[in-house]
Amino acid sequence: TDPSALLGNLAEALATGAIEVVDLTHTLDQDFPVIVLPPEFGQCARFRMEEVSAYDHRGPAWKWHNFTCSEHTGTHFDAPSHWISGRDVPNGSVDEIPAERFIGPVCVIDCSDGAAADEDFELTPEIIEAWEAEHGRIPTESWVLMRTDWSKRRGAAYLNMREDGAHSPGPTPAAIRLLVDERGIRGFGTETVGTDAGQGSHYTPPYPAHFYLHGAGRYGLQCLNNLDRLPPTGAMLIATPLKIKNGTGSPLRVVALVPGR
Ligand SMILES: O=C(O)C(=O)c1ccccc1S
Ligand SMILES: [Mn+2]
Repeated sequence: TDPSALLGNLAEALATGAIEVVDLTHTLDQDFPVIVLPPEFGQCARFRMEEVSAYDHRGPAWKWHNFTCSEHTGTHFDAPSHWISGRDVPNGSVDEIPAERFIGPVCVIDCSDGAAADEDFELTPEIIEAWEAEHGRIPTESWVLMRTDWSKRRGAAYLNMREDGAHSPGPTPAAIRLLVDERGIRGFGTETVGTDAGQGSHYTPPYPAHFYLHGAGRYGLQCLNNLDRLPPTGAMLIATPLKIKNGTGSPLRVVALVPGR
């Protein structure tokens, strides 16, 4: 088909609502939780914003702010250079990743019932294969999102910290190796504060999602929202990080193009 016609069809489908745009992003504000690491390590900055002017003596006709945050604050993108396993991956920082990698098909594995019953729920190869039995094999270069409805949690329940650290769902090492090594996914996304489970430091290797995804030059998305509005297959994900020089990640707006109901 003529590529110009394809783009014309997309424009028409967006205008008529035949294709919906679903926002998968949380609002960035100072209250949104950030990952808490063991106290001996550097910590993630929360989002902070200061007003520079507001149509006043500081700027009579304009309003603007300065803001500060981590590369890993809020709904954000993880680049391969974020992890030691990806330190030597070509095009490993957000400014070097080719732009065509930021738009692609997306599969959504619904683990919401499991996560509701067990805060340390694990995505396993068996769950992935059962999903494929119903929806078909996960295509190479797909994004795979683990739906847990964790984005509906508020306050302390989101990080869900206890005396031994965070308790939140995530993939086992075998699950992430199946997705990365066998299915060749583009990236893995979660609603939780990390692509790894809250207790991910206790796996071998520690933080297996970060280790295997980024070691293979693949990407992560964290703190996603509204995954319950996505179909298991058939949507397209648009996730374009800020072009930060040598950046290991970036807060970003993530949206999905979804066939209208
Ligand atoms: O990438 C992140 O935001 C994240 O989850 C993380 C960041 C730094 C250290 C460990 C982890 S587990
Ligand atoms: Mn991150």
